[in-house]
Amino acid sequence: MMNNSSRYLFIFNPAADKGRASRKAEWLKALVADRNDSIMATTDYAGHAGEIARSGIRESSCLIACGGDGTLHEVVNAVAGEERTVGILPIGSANDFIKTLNPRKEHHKGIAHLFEGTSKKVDLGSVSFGVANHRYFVNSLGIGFTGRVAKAVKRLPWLKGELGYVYALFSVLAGYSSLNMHITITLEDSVLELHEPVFAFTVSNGKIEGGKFIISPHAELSDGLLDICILKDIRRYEFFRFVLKYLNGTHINDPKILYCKAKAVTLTLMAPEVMHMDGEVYDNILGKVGISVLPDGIRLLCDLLPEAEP
Ligand SMILES: Nc1ncnc2c1ncn2[C@@H]1O[C@H](COP(=O)(O)OP(=O)(O)OP(=O)(O)O)[C@@H](O)[C@H]1O
Repeated sequence: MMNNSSRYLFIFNPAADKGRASRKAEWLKALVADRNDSIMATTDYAGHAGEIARSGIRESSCLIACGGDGTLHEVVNAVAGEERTVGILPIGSANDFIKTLNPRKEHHKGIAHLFEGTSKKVDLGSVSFGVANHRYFVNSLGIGFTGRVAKAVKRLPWLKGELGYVYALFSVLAGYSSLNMHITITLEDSVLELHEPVFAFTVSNGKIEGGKFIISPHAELSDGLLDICILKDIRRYEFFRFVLKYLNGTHINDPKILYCKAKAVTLTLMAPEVMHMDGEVYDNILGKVGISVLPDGIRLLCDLLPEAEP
């Protein structure tokens, strides 16, 4: 007889990894069926992972997002504020968030590690926008350039991971120029105001975006702060130099970059723009966007740390 209070709900997105995740359906179904504490539900459409998570919350102590960062984004938004744990089975194309959560790059073959690891609370980005919209992000948020890149990535039918991201990045770059933004950053002990054209605006909880770009090298998941990375107005051709720097995180020392840790940031957009959160696209964003940190906003399953050396 299954114990409802310890049930694991696996939420499987077959559309992840440009549909390639669907090939793992039978594999996962068999692994879950082997356990008497777990069940699996498969999404039928975008947004369904969040609906499944919300309706399964009462019977599940742990909800496992089986997909990429978009699936995790939906599950986190459904679970935030509830005493539940979220796990990640990274079968999407980029799976950026888990690279900060479990940086040791261990490749787990099955699902056993999800029952043997530990858990920890991590911060969330809390975002208010439009008339009365509110969402959380767990990895990163971008407005303008990276928002448009995320939208272009979604449109690519088959290119995946870093390759898809780089292709989308250059296709957006071709028709892009800096955007006028009014930004107010609440630092730990002061406030910073910017009113100028900005090429790229990112707020991060995790370190990595777009597969391999270390946009926020100093990001910590549980420091109660968000990392802000702003690329100021540059000419389009100069961006190539930054692409190389983003790959190893050295861009933060460049005079064209503003990089800092903040408690909150407010941004006002003068024209409709694209925003992404965890790679999910929010289009036609206009006016004020308020971003703050929700310290320890969610509990996540993570790998056990290695034994300390004697
Ligand atoms: N059954 C479904 N049919 C179509 N789209 C779906 C379905 N279930 C979920 N989605 C959508 O699939 C999209 C992609 O999912 P996800 O981001 O998890 O994978 P990914 O893009 O491969 O991973 P990553 O963002 O890490 O690169 C999300 O926008 C999600 O809302």
